[in-house]
Amino acid sequence: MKEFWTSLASLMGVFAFCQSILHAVFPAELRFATAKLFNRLFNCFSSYCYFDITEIDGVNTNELYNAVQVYLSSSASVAGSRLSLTRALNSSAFTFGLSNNDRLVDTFRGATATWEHVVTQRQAQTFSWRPLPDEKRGFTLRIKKKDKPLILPAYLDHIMDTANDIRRRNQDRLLYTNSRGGAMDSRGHPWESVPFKHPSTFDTLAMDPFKKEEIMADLRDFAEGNTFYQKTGRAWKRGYLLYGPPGTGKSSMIAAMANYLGYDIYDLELTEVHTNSELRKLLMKTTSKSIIVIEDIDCSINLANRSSKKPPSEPPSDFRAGAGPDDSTANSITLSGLLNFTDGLWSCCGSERIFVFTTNRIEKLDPALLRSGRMDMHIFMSYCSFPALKILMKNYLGFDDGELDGEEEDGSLKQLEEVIDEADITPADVSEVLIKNRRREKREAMKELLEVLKSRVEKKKAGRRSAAARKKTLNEELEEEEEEQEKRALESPKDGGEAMDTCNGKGGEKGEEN
Ligand SMILES: Nc1ncnc2c1ncn2[C@@H]1O[C@H](COP(=O)(O)OP(=O)(O)OP(=O)(O)O)[C@@H](O)[C@H]1O
Ligand SMILES: [Mg+2]
Repeated sequence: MKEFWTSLASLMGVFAFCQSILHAVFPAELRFATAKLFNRLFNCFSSYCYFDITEIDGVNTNELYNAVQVYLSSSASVAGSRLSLTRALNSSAFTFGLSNNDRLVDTFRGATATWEHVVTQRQAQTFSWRPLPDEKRGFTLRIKKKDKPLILPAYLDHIMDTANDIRRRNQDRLLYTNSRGGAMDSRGHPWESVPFKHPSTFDTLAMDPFKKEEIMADLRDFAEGNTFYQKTGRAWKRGYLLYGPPGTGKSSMIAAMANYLGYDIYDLELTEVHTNSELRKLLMKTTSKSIIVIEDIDCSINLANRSSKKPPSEPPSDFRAGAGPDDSTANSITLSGLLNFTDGLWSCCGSERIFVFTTNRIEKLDPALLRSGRMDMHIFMSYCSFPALKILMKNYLGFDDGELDGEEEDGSLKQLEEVIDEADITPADVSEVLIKNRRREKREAMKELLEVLKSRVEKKKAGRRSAAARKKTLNEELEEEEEEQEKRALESPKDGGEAMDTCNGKGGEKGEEN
């Protein structure tokens, strides 16, 4: 045994000596070229081919890398022996992953695919317009050369589809924000994400059931409309404008849409974006199957800037894609930038995307923003109607359908129906009353709500009365003043006439004539 170790040590010594000779005799370029040549020869004679799927592809994040990670996480949990295990903050699911430089074997249509997770340290920070991460990550796929035409690109499609399914099944929607403005992190993401856990659904959303059904059907049509959009040559996107007073459920509707379709939400804070090109970059970094939201659009951007710059006869230059005068200043985001964002060629850089804008004051928006194709559906979120009220009572007080549709002894439901429209109360305000009274007996809570509604109606009536009274007093005062003026004019007709003439500029002429 001792002899074995001695000979091994001397062998290694010889090897090290040869290596140092090689280094001394051959320059680095030659060594590199030789290694490349060997590599080529090896590839020629090898029966395998290799695909590198890097995390960052040039400047963009490689969507396939993320998909492979999710895809392998499902099989890794079963087959892997050494796995990385992660759980994102507030996430409900654990994610298994291949540890650094570990391998996993997968099969597809009878062919074997070997995946390796390759993580290497970045040597030195090469010149880049943004800092790159310290590690280079990627997957290497190894398949037999003969299997290549058999499984590619179907295998990759299968990976993308499975990854999307897994994401949807995990029910982990993501809510992205651009709190850093348009600046990117080291992995090239301008968006920060948190798991999206909003419990609002179309079941809990209080609004007219017919309108709700119409919106749901529209969303379904959209999500299943891949072939339709392809056939008609339209970009696969749709715009919804939600408008109405504060507290009528616009944000809740967006959450319900995301939960219904299983889409992620990109909550775009427009005030954090400084230029149109930043806006475009943000758009490029959104993924398919997502809802891009701009809340309170009227407050986010000066929407009047477009038409006010040019005389009406001249077409406003902001109409031209990305070539408005404000674009050239490059320091502000303009309406044209926003229109391009939703409707320009860049808006089609992904597919299956929904744009949702919300506003409290639709009349302040530029008509160009509202036209079909940009905002295909305008949804008015109104004050609480009776059908909406019934949904809220089910949500908060635990009523079921039968209880609210059948006969009732005390008639409070009927009374609620009579006053609700006149009360002009938002679902948010109704919710508040119901939350406060949710521990009481259902009928008691209803009565309390009825009292609140009645007192609002009374207040409104009183307000109307006092406004009418104020108007009356104002009219009376005006009339009195007019009478007073007439009286004064009658008392001194000559003075008044001269004064009038002077005002009209005729007094001087008269004087000259005389
Ligand atoms: N239509 C609705 N259905 C169910 N709940 C609602 C509805 N409208 C409001 N609410 C309740 O009121 C709260 C505020 O609603 P939400 O934020 O959706 O209103 P909004 O219209 O977006 O208001 P704002 O214009 O101020 O942003 C929600 O948390 C929700 O509980
Ligand atoms: Mg809102």
